[in-house]
Amino acid sequence: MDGMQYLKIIENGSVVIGRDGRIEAVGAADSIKAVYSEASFDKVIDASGMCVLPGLVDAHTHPVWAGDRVHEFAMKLAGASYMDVHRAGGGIHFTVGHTRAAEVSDLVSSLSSRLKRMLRTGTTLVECKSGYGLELHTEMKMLEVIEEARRTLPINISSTYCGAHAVPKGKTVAEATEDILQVQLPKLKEYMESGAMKVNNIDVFCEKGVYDLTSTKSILQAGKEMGLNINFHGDELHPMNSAQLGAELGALAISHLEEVTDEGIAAMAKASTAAVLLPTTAYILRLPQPRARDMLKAGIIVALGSDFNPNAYCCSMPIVMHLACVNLRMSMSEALAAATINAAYALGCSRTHGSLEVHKDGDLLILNTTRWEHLIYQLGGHQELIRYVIIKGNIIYDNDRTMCL
Ligand SMILES: N=CN[C@@H](CCC(=O)O)C(=O)O
Ligand SMILES: [Zn+2]
Repeated sequence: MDGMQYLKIIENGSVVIGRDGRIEAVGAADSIKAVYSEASFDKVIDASGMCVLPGLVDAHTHPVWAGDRVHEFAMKLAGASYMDVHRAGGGIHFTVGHTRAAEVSDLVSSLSSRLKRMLRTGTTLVECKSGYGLELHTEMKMLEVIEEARRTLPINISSTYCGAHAVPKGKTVAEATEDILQVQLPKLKEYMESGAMKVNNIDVFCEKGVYDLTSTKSILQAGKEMGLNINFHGDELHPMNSAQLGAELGALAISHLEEVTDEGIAAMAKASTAAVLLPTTAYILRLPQPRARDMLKAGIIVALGSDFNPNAYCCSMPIVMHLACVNLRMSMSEALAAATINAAYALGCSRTHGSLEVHKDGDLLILNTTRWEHLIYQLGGHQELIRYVIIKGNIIYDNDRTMCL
């Protein structure tokens, strides 16, 4: 969209964050200084010669799992496709085996180090999916692990039930769908109603050989009736008409979309369904690149995600933005909007996150550079460029002192 080309940049600006963690003022330093001349602050950061950005929002990750898949990376480099590996019992199935067997404490500890890594790369709000259990016990275990991270880490989390990430071994699509509708979702509803769990979104991998359009529809509809936002994987490896289905169901977002059709793009634009594009996956799997330019032209709200998972091992939204610019042909302004305000929209959080505006959460980055574009331009340079990561007004990471994380 045109607006994504025009970021509002304030030269010599200041931001004031209140004790409630919300932004109280943002604007020219001179006028803020005048208004707050009598005020006392708990902490003042002199960001002269630096640059302040909204915290980054990662709209799609699978960060709870055990067992890496480095061996499959080698197979894929040698020519195996994602679905070749999946059909041979690897891929998601490999991770499901290890995650089912894993102790909660191990999953909490690996999730926590992954989320800290994301924080250090500037992510302050992240979507986290379940989906490596594919049965009641492990799906709930994964969601509880995400809840634990929410309780103990400062990073903001939007959580997603993704019990339909693959059809479990030994079950047909119909049997797996029935299990989700009759067993898993009712239990999840019970946990949500009792306050034991706060889940935000429902996801299905709508793909040939995984969940077809009919089963996807029934699962997403059931989730929506429970108050979950529809946010699912669609049109990744084959054109499935997932985009049209999502638009019809009022989906908040659809991810991947490498194979979306023109009709799908038009339907998503009309329904204000965000497209969460995942440049790391298209890059690693050598897929056709998602049609970001066509989507932007049609008026779709384009967001970005890292898709962190054992297939696409990348935690860094600055790298994702770089790939979005080079491979998806987005401008740097578009990529930043897609990794902040639009990603917040895809998670239903754009009223509180995604930009530096009064009343929003005081989540921001301070960069060791006067030009924000360096964060995208310097591939991998975020390690030195990000000086502070701040969430709700608290310094969570100080790169000079490597404090906290
Ligand atoms: N495509 C489906 N799900 C993930 C991959 C998960 C996995 O391979 O473990 C994705 O978004 O890329
Ligand atoms: Zn995914």
